[in-house]
Amino acid sequence: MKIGIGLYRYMLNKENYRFAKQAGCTHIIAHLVDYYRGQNGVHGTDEVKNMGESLANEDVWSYESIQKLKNEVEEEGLTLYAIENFAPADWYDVLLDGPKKEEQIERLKQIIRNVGKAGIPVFGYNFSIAGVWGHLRRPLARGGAVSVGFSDKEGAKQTPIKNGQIWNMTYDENVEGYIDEITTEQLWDRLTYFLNELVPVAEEAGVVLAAHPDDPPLKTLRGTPRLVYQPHLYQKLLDIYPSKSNALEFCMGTIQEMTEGNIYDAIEQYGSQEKLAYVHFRNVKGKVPEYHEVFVDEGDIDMVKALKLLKKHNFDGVLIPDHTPLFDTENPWHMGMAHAIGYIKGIYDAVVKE
Ligand SMILES: O=C(O)[C@@H](O)[C@@H](O)[C@H](O)[C@H](O)CO
Repeated sequence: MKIGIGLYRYMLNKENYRFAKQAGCTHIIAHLVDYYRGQNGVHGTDEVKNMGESLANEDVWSYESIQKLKNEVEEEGLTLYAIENFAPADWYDVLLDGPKKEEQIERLKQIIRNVGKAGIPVFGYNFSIAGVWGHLRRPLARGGAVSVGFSDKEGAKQTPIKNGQIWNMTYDENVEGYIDEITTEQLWDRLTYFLNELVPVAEEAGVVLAAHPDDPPLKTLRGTPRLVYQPHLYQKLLDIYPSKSNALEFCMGTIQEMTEGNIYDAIEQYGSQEKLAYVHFRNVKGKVPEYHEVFVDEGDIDMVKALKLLKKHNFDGVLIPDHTPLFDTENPWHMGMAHAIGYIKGIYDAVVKE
């Protein structure tokens, strides 16, 4: 079991690699999709503001660019463990079953081959139409610290998704109208196509595909169906294509937000199958449709109990905070991450090293 940190594309620099190393991380999860550019680690989105513009066919996905990133991370004594998320502009018709589906699935295959050739073992993804949406920034963590959350009462109105937008990003501003209606069955069929096409390529490339659940974990969001909005639905995804390369980006916060099951049973169920590729080790208070993220040591999850279960099942992946409340200080994101990583290291030393 390793401790790491996720860095958005605008955070991928030597300063943050050195910060991660000094905080005690050994591994990096890199986001190459250019969302949240210029913001500060806790990002709200609503009917108007999404995660930003997504560009297609960027060079950042080439083998040479990925290998260069890996070399830069390794120069600071860290390991690049995973890339998290495809660019919506590169796979929108895979999600929408549109005319460019075949062309785009071939691009995803090449990206996975590039990641494998660079020796990066994991690729995280979120098979979602609406994406991670409706994150509300509120001062609800300890001491009034600002964090993200979701609220039917206070949050954004669930407006329909416009054409040219998907996964809470914009890939084409010049189209009118709204996306076609999609049934839950249709979306599961599209995920099946995605896995049937991509898992064999991932197996050959030595890459594990790791699925993130739907956050917020609602059955539908903005008029679109969701796939993994309860813990048991992760098993349906895994059973589509049983393979070492079909695994989970196990977001503890999102699973805790779910209204069925519990995080501990979920760790038992999927940890016992050795299906946890890496873990978003983060904590929340509440459940959909009313929850908010809190500091890792003050939420509804007993993180020590969760860590003991991960140890019980010999989890050998990476724990990352993913995101965390911001401190009311200079460098609010770094302070939040330093606190989270310090806590994780503390309980790790007490639980895992004993
Ligand atoms: O659920 C959340 O809020 C996060 O875990 C996601 O934003 C995560 O960063 C993934 O990249 C979403 O695909």
